[in-house]
Amino acid sequence: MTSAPGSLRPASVQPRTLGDLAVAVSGSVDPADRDLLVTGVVLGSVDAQPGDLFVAVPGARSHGARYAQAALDAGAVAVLTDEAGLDLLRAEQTAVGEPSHQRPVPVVLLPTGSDPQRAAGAAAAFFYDHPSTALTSFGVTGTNGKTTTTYLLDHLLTALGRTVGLVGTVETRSGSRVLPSRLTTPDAASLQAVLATMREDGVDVLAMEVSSHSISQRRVDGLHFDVVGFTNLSQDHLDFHGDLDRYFAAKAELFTAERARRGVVVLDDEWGQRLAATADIPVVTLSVGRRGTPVGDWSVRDVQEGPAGTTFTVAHSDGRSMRVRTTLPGSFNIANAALALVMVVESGVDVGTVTAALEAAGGMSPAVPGRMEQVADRPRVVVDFAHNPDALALALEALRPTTAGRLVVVFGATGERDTTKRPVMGRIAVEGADVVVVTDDDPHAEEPAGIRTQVLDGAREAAAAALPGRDVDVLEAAPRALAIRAAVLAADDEDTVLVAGRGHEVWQEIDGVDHPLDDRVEARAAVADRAQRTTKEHSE
Ligand SMILES: CC(=O)N[C@H]1[C@@H](OP(=O)(O)OP(=O)(O)OC[C@H]2O[C@@H](n3ccc(=O)[nH]c3=O)[C@H](O)[C@@H]2O)O[C@H](CO)[C@@H](O)[C@@H]1O[C@H](C)C(=O)N[C@@H](C)C(=O)N[C@H](CCC(=O)O)C(=O)O
Ligand SMILES: Nc1ncnc2c1ncn2[C@@H]1O[C@H](COP(=O)(O)OP(=O)(O)OP(=O)(O)O)[C@@H](O)[C@H]1O
Repeated sequence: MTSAPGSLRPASVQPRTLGDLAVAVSGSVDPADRDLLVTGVVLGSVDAQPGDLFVAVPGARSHGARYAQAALDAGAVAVLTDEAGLDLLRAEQTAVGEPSHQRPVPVVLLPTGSDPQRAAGAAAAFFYDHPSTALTSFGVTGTNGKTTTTYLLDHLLTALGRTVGLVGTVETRSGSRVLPSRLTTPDAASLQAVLATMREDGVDVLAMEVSSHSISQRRVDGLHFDVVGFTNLSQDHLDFHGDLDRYFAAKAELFTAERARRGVVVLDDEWGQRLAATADIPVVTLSVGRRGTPVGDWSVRDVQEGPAGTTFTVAHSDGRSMRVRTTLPGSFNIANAALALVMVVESGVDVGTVTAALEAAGGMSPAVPGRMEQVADRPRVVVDFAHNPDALALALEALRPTTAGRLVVVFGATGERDTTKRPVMGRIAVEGADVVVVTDDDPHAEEPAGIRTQVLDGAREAAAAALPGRDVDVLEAAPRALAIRAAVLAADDEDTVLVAGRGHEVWQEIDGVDHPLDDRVEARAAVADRAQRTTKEHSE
């Protein structure tokens, strides 16, 4: 998890009265407070600024009203809440012994029976005057590929001369303003502020990742996407959603008239096929050819691997087609690139214009931080974000054909998240690599050794069951920096070391404390150290 400060806000805003904000959420306000002006809307107390309206609604762990005092201390001037929140606020004021002559904090009260989760999006969209309407908006969802596809959209739309704003796991970008992200999809109030910042910066198109959590938690309320895209669905986040059906249902909600105008669905897994059959907005389908899937409206053909990358054709059944090139490795990146292309075409750009723009831009090869990012070449070290079974399998599969020596993988599993994927990832690592180094990811408050044991159980079981002649070394090493170092130092020049799971992340959270850790930095340092040792050995 990235530890990042603040969030993007527009430099100039139109203050709004509490009375008008109350109308926007169908709430009520004391007549004496109706004309109070607020200059921002915020959902997290840590982001509160002077003049803000603090939205205090219940979450999974606590009620936001518990943090109202912190928001007020930071300068918030009013609180929007439900009845439970009002009770908490009043109880707190009594507990701290507010003098009876002091007026209670101004409150916008949500109507009884309303869904408090809707409040932040509705209030912030109204406050910033519905900034999404100034943008053409692309939203990407799916278990894997969201970040990569939004970078591909960004690259393609920029090549088409558009001014692109980006929202996703790695960063939030509006014009020259860039902030590392805390979440893949920010909370509803922060998101509306980001969109208003984009409007102020002259951004005219949005490329955005939409996580399943964000759909369930209504973080994307107040936004109506022009085109949404679905990459794939596989096991992840079961700690939050419970089972795959519910995980799918959360993603499928993006493909409804409330959230989007039209959609593009990759058909390469059963979930994409199910989504295409059930979506209630116009949807076009795309097949890439993984696992013998049905042919979609659009399909990928004539894939040619070469030293300068992969060239392929994305063709429609009506005869339209685009021939493009990418240097991003792995078959999954053909799917991501094809999805970005079709989403742009479905937004109304014709294929000739797209092809010409890409020719001028030299193809579809954006740098995507921490996604199959090669940080050294002897041994080749690749840092990737694969942190679930499907992504890990595909990342290893992508590297195998170009690895002359052994394929080494260093990875761990996240604490306090989906525990069922741990042994599965251990097994997948053994199936795809020759050396498996199990280490730590973000343990959070869980005991790291216990997490490693669960991954190792799956790995050792698979190693024991491996076909004769296929010897896979399964090792345990921690902390993570040491595991990366050990793997790199033990590698031969022709080996590939895949460091998977954390990609661009620069903090490791252990028991509530963020420790600086960047896999790319650790890997480069280890490679430099290894080179020095080799030189020394040769000179002795
Ligand atoms: C499980 C989950 O998604 N939780 C998110 C959710 O928290 P919650 O419902 O538990 O809220 P809570 O902690 O009970 O707090 C209740 C209210 O008090 C407020 N509060 C809370 C604490 C505080 O100090 N001050 C404060 O104002 C919160 O803003 C919230 O409105 O709402 C919070 C406010 O928006 C989020 O910060 C929080 O993200 C947590 C930190 C998180 O780790 N989320 C991850 C799992 C997540 O959302 N991941 C997806 C990507 C998944 C993927 O595809 O890989 C993402 O979009 O990033
Ligand atoms: N289309 C795809 N199908 C399967 N795996 C993919 C795909 N695209 C990328 N991957 C793998 O998944 C990892 C994560 O990719 P990416 O960051 O683009 O996805 P994401 O959906 O944004 O992930 P997250 O939501 O966890 O941030 C990559 O590092 C790569 O290993």
